[in-house]
Amino acid sequence: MSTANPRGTNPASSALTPPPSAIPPVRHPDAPAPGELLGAHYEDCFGCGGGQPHGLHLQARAGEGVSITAEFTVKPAHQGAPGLAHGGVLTSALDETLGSLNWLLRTIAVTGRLETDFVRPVPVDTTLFLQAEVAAVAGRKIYSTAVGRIGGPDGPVAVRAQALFIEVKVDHFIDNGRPEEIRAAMADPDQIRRVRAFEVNP
Ligand SMILES: CCCCCCCCCCCCCC(=O)SCCNC(=O)CCNC(=O)[C@H](O)C(C)(C)COP(=O)(O)OP(=O)(O)OC[C@H]1O[C@@H](n2cnc3c(N)ncnc32)[C@H](O)[C@@H]1OP(=O)(O)O
Repeated sequence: MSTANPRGTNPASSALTPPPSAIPPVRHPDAPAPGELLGAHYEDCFGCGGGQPHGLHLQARAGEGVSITAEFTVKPAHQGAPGLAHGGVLTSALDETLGSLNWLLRTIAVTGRLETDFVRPVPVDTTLFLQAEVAAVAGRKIYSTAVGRIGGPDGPVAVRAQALFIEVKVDHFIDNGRPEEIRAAMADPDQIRRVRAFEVNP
C-alpha cells in the first residue's frame, strides 16, 4: 500500500484514508499488458469516448501493477477563465483516469468521492500527463490517487486527486441509466459482453 502523501501538504478527508483492514490491490491476470491502450469503455463517454465532439478524448494506457497513464489535451471548449482549463474539466480528466484503474482490477465501480487539488493553471492547448494508481482495496471500496503534470510526464504537477470508488453490479447502470442509452448499449453485444465478463469471471 502506498504510504506517501500524494497531496503534498494537504491531507485528504478521512473517508479517503484506507482502513487498517484494507489490502494491496491485485492486478487481474487478464488485465491489459503494461503499455497497452485501454480504448474507450463507452463511445459516448465524456471522458474517453470518440462520440463526444467536446469530450476529453482521454487516452489511458495500462501501467505496471495497478497503475495507469493517460493524456488529455485541453481544447478551447474546455475553458473556464479565458485561455485556461475549467477546474471541473480537469477533475473529469482525473475521474476518468482513476476510473480506468478499475479495468485492471476487472471490477465495475463508480466514483463515490473525489477530492482534487488544483496546483497550477492549465492553459488551452496544454497536454495534461496523468498518472494514477490504486493504493488499497477494502471490500467494495477502492482507494486511488492520481496526479496530472504539464510540460511532459515528469513536468511540474498541475493537479492531484484522491478518490474512493465503490464496486457495483452492471444493474447499477441498467436500473439508473436513461432508457434510450441503456437500450442502445444493451444492443451492442461487445459492450454487454465486456461488462458481463467482469461479473461472471472475477
Ligand atoms: C451497460 C453499460 C455499462 C457501462 C459500464 C461503465 C462503467 C464505468 C463508468 C466510469 C465513469 C467514470 C467514473 C464516474 O464518473 S462514475 C459517475 C459518478 N458516480 C456516481 O454516479 C455514483 C453515484 N452514487 C451511487 O450510485 C451510490 O452512492 C454508490 C453506488 C456509490 C454507493 O451506494 P451503495 O448503495 O451501492 O453502497 P453504500 O451506500 O452501502 O456504500 C458502500 C460503502 O461505501 C461507502 N461510501 C459510499 N459513498 C461514499 C462516499 N461518497 N464517501 C465515503 N464513503 C462512501 C459507504 O459508507 C459504505 O461503506 P461501509 O459502510 O461498507 O464501510
